[in-house]
Amino acid sequence: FLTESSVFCRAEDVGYISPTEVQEQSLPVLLSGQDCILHAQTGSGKTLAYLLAVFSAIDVGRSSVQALVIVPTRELGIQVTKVARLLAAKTCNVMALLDGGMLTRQKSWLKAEPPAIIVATVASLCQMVEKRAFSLGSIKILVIDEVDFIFGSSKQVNSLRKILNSYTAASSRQTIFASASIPQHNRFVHDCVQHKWTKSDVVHVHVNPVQPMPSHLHHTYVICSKKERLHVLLSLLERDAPKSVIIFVAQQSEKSKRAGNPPSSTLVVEFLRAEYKGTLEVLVLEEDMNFNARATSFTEVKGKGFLLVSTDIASRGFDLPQTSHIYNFDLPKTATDYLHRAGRTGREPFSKSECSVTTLITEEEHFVLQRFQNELKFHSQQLPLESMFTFNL
Ligand SMILES: Nc1ncnc2c1ncn2[C@@H]1O[C@H](COP(=O)(O)OP(=O)(O)OP(=O)(O)O)[C@@H](O)[C@H]1O
Repeated sequence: FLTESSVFCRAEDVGYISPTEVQEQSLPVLLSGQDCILHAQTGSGKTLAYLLAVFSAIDVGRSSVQALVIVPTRELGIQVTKVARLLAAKTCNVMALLDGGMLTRQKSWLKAEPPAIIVATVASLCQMVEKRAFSLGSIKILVIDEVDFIFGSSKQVNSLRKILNSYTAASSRQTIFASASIPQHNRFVHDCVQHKWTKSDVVHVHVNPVQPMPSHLHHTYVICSKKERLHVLLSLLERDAPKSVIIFVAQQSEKSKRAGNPPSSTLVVEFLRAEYKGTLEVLVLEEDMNFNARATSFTEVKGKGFLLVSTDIASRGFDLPQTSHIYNFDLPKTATDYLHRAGRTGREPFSKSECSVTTLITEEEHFVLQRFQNELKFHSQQLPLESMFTFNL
């Protein structure tokens, strides 16, 4: 087992010198082995907090699967696996069981040499458990990241319940749930105990409960017609000269697909590839892409300036700290979606530099944005439409 101090040394070796607020508040609970609901702003450092708990719970000398980290998407899984491998520094194996992965090959690896830590998407994990590729009998710690998203996903929730209640039992493991948004959190804590997802003494670590939105984000909006949106977006990019950008678009509805319309992502990408004269590379990421194309976009986005056009698939957990600007080309569906999209910027914990989030809305959508502002307690400043067109017309 790693002692508490060796867990911290390992974090320091990787470059995490002082703890963030959520780490400071949660680590005493997490390292004591108690169940915990880790509830803190986007970009606040929840991943390192729960991974340190994982490393303190497992016995690196044992050849069995002892820790499971469940994530909602393949991309988030790749990211978490990378941090876990850095912390592991070859003392133990970390395996990623993710949608779109090579599960057949991984099945034999699992049998031959069970890794101490598995980072998995719900579907891939269940597939492996059902194929009896490995046993969950030695699980000591279970982490569910973006827990509200997985519980809210009709595709994932039933399998998640199996993982929580049938494959493993709360009484014999430490359970950690993490997210920046846990709607009706008191109810959720109650449900955790009631449904035996956690033990009854689960601790809710809630950092900044009165301010869910990170304070160094600057929010603006432009009211324009749907026809003007692409040109407004281009003007904003010219005006802001961002370092790296995520442009969020809505996922195409089935009705729009049937009508043969192009999705927002295609409209934006084609327009920018033709009109944008800046240096950032235009990339796209959306659920409907095959996993190889998704992997290419995700890899290309790392390490250089990018202009990523994405559906909400990039809104949960994506950690690209160089992202300076977020544009909501399509209004998010809910306040929670706004919070997670906005949280893809301003992710350097000790930096005070202001990052910006700009939303393009029609006159009719204005009240929806106001609702998000009231719910998430942030202020958004209007940018006059006239000021946009001095740039590119
Ligand atoms: N103690 C630390 N010192 C310096 N940087 C840190 C520290 N802890 C975390 N970070 C960095 O902060 C960034 C955000 O951390 P992380 O991805 O864990 O946020 P999060 O709370 O999980 O956010 P989200 O809710 O959006 O998923 C990462 O780039 C991470 O490397």
